[in-house]
Amino acid sequence: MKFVDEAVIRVEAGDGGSGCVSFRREKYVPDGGPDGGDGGDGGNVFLQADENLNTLIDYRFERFHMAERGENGRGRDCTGKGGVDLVLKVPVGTRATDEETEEVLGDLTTHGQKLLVAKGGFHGLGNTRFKSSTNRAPRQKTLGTPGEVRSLRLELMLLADVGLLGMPNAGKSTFIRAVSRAKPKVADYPFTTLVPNLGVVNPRPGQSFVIADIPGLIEGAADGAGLGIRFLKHLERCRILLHILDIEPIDGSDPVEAARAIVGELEKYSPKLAGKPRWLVFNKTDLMLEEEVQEKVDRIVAELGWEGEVYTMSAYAREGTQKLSEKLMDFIKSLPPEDEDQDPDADVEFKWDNYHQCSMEDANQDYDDDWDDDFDDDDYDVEVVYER
Ligand SMILES: Nc1nc2c(ncn2[C@@H]2O[C@H](COP(=O)(O)OP(=O)(O)OP(=O)(O)O)[C@@H](O)[C@H]2O)c(=O)[nH]1
Ligand SMILES: [Mg+2]
Repeated sequence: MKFVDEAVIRVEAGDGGSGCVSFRREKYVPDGGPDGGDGGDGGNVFLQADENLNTLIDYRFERFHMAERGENGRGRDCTGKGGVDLVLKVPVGTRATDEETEEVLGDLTTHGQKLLVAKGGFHGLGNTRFKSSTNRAPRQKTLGTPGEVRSLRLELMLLADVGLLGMPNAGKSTFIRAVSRAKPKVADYPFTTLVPNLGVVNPRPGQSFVIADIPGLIEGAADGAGLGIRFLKHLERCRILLHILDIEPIDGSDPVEAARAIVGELEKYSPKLAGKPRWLVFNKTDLMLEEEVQEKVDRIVAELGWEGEVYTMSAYAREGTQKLSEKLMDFIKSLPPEDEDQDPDADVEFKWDNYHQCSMEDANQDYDDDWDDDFDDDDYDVEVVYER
């Protein structure tokens, strides 16, 4: 699934500094010639692709960006200093469009690539420049020209790298809350999640991936039960699927049945999707005694005949979630880069406003990094079942 991340910013290049009118005046040189220097050029505004960034969120908060103006020229033939260029870092894959003219200024496709988006003003000339045999004391100068000003639309297409799969109530949304700043609703009834949610996970500084939480699946989903399987299409472009399994379902049901149902629906939907890398993740281990967890995991894995990777976690207590994020990061990094030319313009599903909204709310509330307070979310009537 593709998401569009978008931000509109205003960039202003620096004005050119003006030239100066000045004449040399010294003790024994009372009528020296003109010595007014030129102004400096205004600073340019560039965008530069940076592979360490993965969203445009920063540009939603800071919308105005201005490069330095050039200094005016001074006497004694001093040229004004040029304004320093402003370089705005954007994620690789960002496209810049002029908001007013709809002209595409360019795509930043490789790390380090620079794109000029607002040209600094040209410097004005000092009166020295106007000296000639007929005019030895010129009083002309020119002003610097204004720097370019633009409204820019930045757009970034991004793909979810990791897709979450599982029964309702397995803890998919709790997991995405634990590892990212996305805040999907969490509650102890099935089908809490009705639309896909995205989160950006930063397991280590400078490394990140995108995770997609989709509504839960139930047996018969392929035939329309529950919310059906239409949301599975959002997982088609993911690099890996996490099958989240409730290790101790509250209704006493056997997780083996639940796991089989999910895999069955997945296969019915698309053998290709079912063939994607998939890891089995047992959630809610906090509900069991530590020594019983491994035993139960071994039994379920054996009954399922599962041979792939297995992880355990408590998404609620955030145990095992960091390790899992790191493993996912390593896995994603080990894959060859994606084939970029697959239907580049197709499939845009929705704008990534949900994520931005959450992040902005966080920022406004002066986001408190205390993990445990995270669930006190007044926006929703959230009920967290922790103990039975
Ligand atoms: N004890 C315990 N409860 C958990 C854990 N993870 C999730 N839960 C609870 O399980 C319930 C369902 O969690 P959700 O994250 O909403 O589950 P979901 O898979 O997103 O469910 P749907 O959106 O309905 O598909 C909530 O009451 C959570 O508090 C966990 O690690 N331990
Ligand atoms: Mg959910």
